[in-house]
Amino acid sequence: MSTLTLSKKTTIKTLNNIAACGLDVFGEESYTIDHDSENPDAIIVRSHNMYNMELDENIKAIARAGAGVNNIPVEDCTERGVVVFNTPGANANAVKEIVLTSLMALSRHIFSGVNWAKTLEGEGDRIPALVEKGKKQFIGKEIKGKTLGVIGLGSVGSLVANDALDLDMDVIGFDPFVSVNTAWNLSSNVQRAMTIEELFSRSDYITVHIPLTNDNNGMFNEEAFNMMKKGVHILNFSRGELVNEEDMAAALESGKVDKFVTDFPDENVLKMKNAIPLPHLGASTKESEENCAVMAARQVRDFLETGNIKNSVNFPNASLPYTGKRRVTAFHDNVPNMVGQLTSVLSDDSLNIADMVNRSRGDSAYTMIDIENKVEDTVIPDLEEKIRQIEGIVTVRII
Ligand SMILES: NC(=O)c1ccc[n+]([C@@H]2O[C@H](COP(=O)([O-])OP(=O)(O)OC[C@H]3O[C@@H](n4cnc5c(N)ncnc54)[C@H](O)[C@@H]3O)[C@@H](O)[C@H]2O)c1
Ligand SMILES: O=C(O)CC[C@@H](O)C(=O)O
Repeated sequence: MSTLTLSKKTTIKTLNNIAACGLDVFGEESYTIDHDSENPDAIIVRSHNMYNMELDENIKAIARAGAGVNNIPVEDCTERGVVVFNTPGANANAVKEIVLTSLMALSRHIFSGVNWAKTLEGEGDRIPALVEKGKKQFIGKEIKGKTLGVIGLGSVGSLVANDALDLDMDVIGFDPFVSVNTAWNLSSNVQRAMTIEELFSRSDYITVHIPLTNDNNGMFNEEAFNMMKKGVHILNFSRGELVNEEDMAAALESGKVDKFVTDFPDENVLKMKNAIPLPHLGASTKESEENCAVMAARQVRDFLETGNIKNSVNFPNASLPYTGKRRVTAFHDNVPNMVGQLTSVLSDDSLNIADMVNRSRGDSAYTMIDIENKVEDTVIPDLEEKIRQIEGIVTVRII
């Protein structure tokens, strides 16, 4: 349990390279950007593994400038009342473009063709003839008319599915938790697989766009490969851990899987026959890096300055128009009478409520209360302390 107070200059720590236009969102007057800070108010991160980091008590928010939050100890953050944000959809177009690029490049043996052509250096005038003779090794397949299976129809998967239709592919999608928003954006020509087994058995190409969880770790394994067509192509731009590497190596070796494009190389992947490793390039475009950085920074700034929460992965989203009145924000257990106890503390101090919001998510809840009366800075610590004494309160901040 801790009390949160926003100091005069708020410190934002960055892990990884965060686009400058995102950091500009904070402005120099009230914020310091410090890559080395040990007690920042908030952190903006991309893929840096935060599991081994000591998280200082002062941290109020962590924003992932990207989609996947498997590098952030989200459960621990929830227990400590640290809000974790991500930036849904901000890099989806970049990933869609690299998926479609890879799909065509692997079908036309672009990667191996380029590597082979480079071996001809020094052959001089013989090169044109060698090219014409050698090119038969790289006869490809067109993707038109082939079936693409898309696992996960969220921000990335839905874009890939829709655009693959425009490339004249048959598209089959599997997502048991698809959001209403996505469903609206998805072409009705994307066929719905009722089970993942159906998608595995029908697809010539499979691309996966789901968050890594304990439940899907290693889901591309021998059992899954056995259900697939011989010569299937698999693309993984989600997370390396979704693939059982031993089983993938065997499937590539036997030809069950023809090619495997992955954005997550490691020693095992680099040894695999017919694996095409990319250096985690999915979101690496100027546009995507800027979109993610700006969105992450805006969400963090809004939270620090108004308490409003948008796109959190561990706390309920909650928003109340900010009028400049004193605002009490509290993270607390999702148990009965928390709001009653909070309002009692305020009424004991003769403070009148102007507006209020209370939202819950699982075992946690978040309450924001705007106070009608003028509240001097000097009484804030005492008021915070009284609220902190309520059982079930995790963090309190009076803005
Ligand atoms: N390579 C990169 O640079 C890069 C960039 C962006 C995202 N990613 C990865 O891709 C993932 C997806 O990104 P997104 O922006 O589309 O996320 P998203 O949250 O918008 O979509 C994920 C979708 O997966 C669905 N889903 C979850 N579990 C599923 C399961 N077991 N089977 C089928 N569907 C399931 C969800 O219902 C949701 O619709 C991210 O979590 C991240 O790990 C990688
Ligand atoms: O930051 C990146 O370059 C990768 C981001 C990506 O893995 C994500 O999950 O959004």
